[in-house]
Amino acid sequence: MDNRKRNLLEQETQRRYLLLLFQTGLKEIWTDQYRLKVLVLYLLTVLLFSIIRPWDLAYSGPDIFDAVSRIAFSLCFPFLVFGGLAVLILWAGTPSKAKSIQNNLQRIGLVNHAGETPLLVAVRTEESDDMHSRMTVLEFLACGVPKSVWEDKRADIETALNIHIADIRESDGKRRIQLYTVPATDELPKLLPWKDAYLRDAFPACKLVLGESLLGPVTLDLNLIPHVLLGGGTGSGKSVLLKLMLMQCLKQPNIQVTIADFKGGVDFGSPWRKHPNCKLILDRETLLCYLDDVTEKLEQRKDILGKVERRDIYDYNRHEPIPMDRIVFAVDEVAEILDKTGLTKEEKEQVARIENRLSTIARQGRAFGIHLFLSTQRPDANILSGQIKNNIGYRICGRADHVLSSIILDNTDASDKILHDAQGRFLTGDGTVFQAYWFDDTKKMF
Ligand SMILES: Nc1ncnc2c1ncn2[C@@H]1O[C@H](COP(=O)(O)OP(=O)(O)OP(=O)(O)O)[C@@H](O)[C@H]1O
Repeated sequence: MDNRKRNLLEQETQRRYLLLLFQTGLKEIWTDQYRLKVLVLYLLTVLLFSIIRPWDLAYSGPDIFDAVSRIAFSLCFPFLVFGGLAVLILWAGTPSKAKSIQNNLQRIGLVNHAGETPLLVAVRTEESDDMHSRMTVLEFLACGVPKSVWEDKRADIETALNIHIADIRESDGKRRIQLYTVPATDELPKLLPWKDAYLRDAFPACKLVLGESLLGPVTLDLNLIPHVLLGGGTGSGKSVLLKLMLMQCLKQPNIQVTIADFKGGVDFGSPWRKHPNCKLILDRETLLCYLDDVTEKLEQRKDILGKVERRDIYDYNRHEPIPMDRIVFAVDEVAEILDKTGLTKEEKEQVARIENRLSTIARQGRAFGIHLFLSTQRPDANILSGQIKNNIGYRICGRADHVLSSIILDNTDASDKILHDAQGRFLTGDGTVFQAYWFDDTKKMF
């Protein structure tokens, strides 16, 4: 692009930017007390000047030049007043530190093809719904820099602006980018003990509360997100997170939980075993019978919902007198039930059938209230078939290497973003880092 074209583009962008600042300034003046006071002060000064007319006092002689100067000044006065007003409105619409923020973005090369940096148009503070956190939202005119580039340069932006970016969102089509930020000094806590009060909005929506990100609580609505794939290296905290989700399911009415644990169920002690809605499966034959039973239920539910013309279990339970139970099947190491290495031909056939049933549930379970919570620490892409994995929309990965992160999230982000010694720290598929609530399942839970 030649210089003339670049200059024209820059001028056009600047014109658009000034217009936007002007519009924002008009809004800000009516909403912000401080700016409104400055405007009132300015108008009072103008009024005072137009009454006192100091130029008349200054030029009191009969000289013809004095008379001309006086007339010229009187004529210019309205223009000066309007000029001043325009500057004041632009000042009101210009976010503080806009220039230095843009310079910093320029330094790290966040520019479009014409070399222009995105333009900061607004800075506002936002509180999350539950008042857990306070965010500063920086809103930019994207100037053709797509969201993916902002995401790629996230770490650079954080360093350049000395902030943590909790989220990057688009608005106004793709024309604006909003950075949800907190100061770089704010960190997620290393330990967040679970409180039963967090469950207050859970029923009947079937919401699970997993932990907290810099944006506030991270929740999971089973009506929208039916299945979860959870990964993380050994000691990353995935068993605690899986149990946290199951414990919340068991605290809600009408959720039946079944856990497959071929290690003899040692990880699930008496609080789990004694719960009337929780069942442990310890071997392959029982698991297969259970999954056959669940897939049969799925077909029955199809008929029932069809007959009463209900969209899904949520719709059914809200309108029909007797609600249907939700069914959650969980496994802490999916390789335990799906790995075929070293098995006999007959056992391999059983595993294939288990895989087949899981894939049916993953595909069709949502509407009928049948859910999968699968967890793994094995960095082996062959364990979980594409059929199952592709139908699990919600993926969470804790501390992991490149391979495991790629298996769970389809990218290596968990290995970059979750520190190697982090416990209970997870990354979701949409890029949210959160600290999971910690709880002790050896104590009384229910
Ligand atoms: N949410 C959390 N907050 C703080 N610490 C946690 C959290 N979850 C787990 N931890 C710590 O990490 C340790 C390991 O957790 P957990 O057993 O869940 O890991 P894991 O990923 O399942 O590992 P493994 O598969 O080897 O059992 C726990 O004993 C606990 O000390």
